[in-house]
Amino acid sequence: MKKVEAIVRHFKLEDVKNALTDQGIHGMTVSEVRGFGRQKGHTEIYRGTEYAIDFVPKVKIEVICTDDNLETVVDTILQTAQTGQIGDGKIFVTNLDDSIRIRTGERGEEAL
Ligand SMILES: Nc1ncnc2c1ncn2[C@@H]1O[C@H](COP(=O)(O)OP(=O)(O)OP(=O)(O)O)[C@@H](O)[C@H]1O
Ligand SMILES: [Mg+2]
Repeated sequence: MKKVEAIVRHFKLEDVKNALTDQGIHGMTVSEVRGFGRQKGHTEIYRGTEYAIDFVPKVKIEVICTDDNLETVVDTILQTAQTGQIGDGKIFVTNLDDSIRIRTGERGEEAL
């Protein structure tokens, strides 16, 4: 299993969610995050406001998927979240050891 963490623009969240569910992904976690990339020290537009970058608000989407689904998940996020402008975000992928559905005790891919 893999953990995909995608940090994207807020206005892209709904599109990314819909595209992922269309691909059969039926679980995700979303959180509000703040951070910066390589434009540190410059400015970035967020919801019409120009921020002097220290920490710019973004949304983080976490999806745990099978190894087989990894490229689908990454491609879907990439195609949906990209505007081509600086600040589109990042996707990070890590290996995930286990997953457990608390209600049933199922483990691994059964628990996704
Ligand atoms: N190396 C990193 N480690 C952790 N979080 C990061 C890293 N780079 C970017 N982020 C997170 O991703 C968000 C979006 O980054 P951003 O899209 O600005 O990346 P970038 O590398 O500056 O690319 P771009 O040149 O397209 O802006 C940041 O606000 C931060 O939350
Ligand atoms: Mg940037």
